Amino acid sequence: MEQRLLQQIKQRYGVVGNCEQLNHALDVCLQVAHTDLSVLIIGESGVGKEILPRIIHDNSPRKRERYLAINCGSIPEGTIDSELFGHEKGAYTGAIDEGEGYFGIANKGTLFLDEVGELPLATQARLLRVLETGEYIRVGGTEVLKTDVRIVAATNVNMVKAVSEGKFRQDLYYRLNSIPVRMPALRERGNDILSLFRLFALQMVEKYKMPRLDLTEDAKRLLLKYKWPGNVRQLKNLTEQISLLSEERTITAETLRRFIPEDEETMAVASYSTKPSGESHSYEQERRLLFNFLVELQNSVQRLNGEVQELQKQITALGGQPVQMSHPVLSLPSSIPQIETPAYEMADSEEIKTESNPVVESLNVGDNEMELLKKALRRCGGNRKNAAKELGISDRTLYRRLKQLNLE
Ligand SMILES: Nc1ncnc2c1ncn2[C@@H]1O[C@H](COP(=O)(O)OP(=O)(O)OP(=O)(O)O)[C@@H](O)[C@H]1O
Repeated sequence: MEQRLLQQIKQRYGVVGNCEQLNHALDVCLQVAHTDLSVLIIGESGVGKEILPRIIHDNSPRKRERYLAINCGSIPEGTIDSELFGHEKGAYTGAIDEGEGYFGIANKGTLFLDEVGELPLATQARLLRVLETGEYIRVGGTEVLKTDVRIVAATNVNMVKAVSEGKFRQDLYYRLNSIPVRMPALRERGNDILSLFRLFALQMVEKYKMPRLDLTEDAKRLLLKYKWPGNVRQLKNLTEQISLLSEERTITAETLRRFIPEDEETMAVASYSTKPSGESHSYEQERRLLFNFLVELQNSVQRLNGEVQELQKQITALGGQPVQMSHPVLSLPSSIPQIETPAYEMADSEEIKTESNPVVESLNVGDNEMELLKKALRRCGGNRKNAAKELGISDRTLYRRLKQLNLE
């Protein structure tokens, strides 16, 4: 591909970097854009996969038609078929009208299926059919409908492994993988890391009118050698944090170390993520969640006890007889008279409360859940897949909770 054209595309879409693997990925996308072939973009979370389907669509004969980007991982399993393929009126409780579905809406255009590896097997079967024949049936319907949609899919899971484990249909994988495009991890991009740092630092200058950040040589070396588990997304977050929180404007390796996890910790995160689920770490997370739940339960019981006592007082004041509780349902279970902070909570928590002030910490399950999600995301450099593993929950649950808590 002509260098000039490649540079034009990068400028138009704000893509920074010039390493060979990135150029190759862009090159392949531009070469196949004018065809109807399915493209499968693979790459770790946060490498910048999202821009490629847009580039493909805008450079294809479909560019004046609809472009829809769907995150398959964030749609609940119960509604995904209806969202993708539409539904008939009354197909399920709450389906008061018929719905068209993305395959109908995007007819003649391009559909970007992000996190395609998260699709349930039943949906995979429907998807295969529409890819092979252009035909689909709405949920609850019988009529065979036609559509002409170009599919670009993306995934950060190892699809070969997903196929071998029976989580992803082999025939669908081959069908989607007509043109594979690999987005390189940030740690493979050499000096692009520094260019991206400059880009994000400059964006902060424009956004908040702050003086620009500069890097010392040792800081540059650290950025180049760091493993970046959260890839470009992590670098962007890190640059924004440093821009806002650091008083120094010339950033040294020492300052950087305050913001990025130590190399050892990155390795630790990587090794957690390769553990099969159900090992001691997720067990620890379960204990953590259980602990929060028990604390909340204890709080509720105490609150209810207070309310009952208040009611008893009012009944007595009105001249009535206090109600005798036949079952001590509102007394605290003796097994959890006092819930202590578990040792693992103490170990890595900056929010440890002193003994003289043990109740400053919010005991609200919602607050604690939000903190846990944030902590896991921070620890995994924004990598949602690894964060979900750390939390011992599915990706889908994490996406849904992030959405519900406005933490996206
Ligand atoms: N080469 C690049 N130049 C400028 N910004 C980039 C580049 N690559 C990624 N980004 C930015 O990094 C962030 C993460 O990118 P994106 O959401 O596309 O990652 P992803 O690979 O789709 O991640 P996930 O698999 O988690 O969805 C975005 O804010 C994006 O704009």
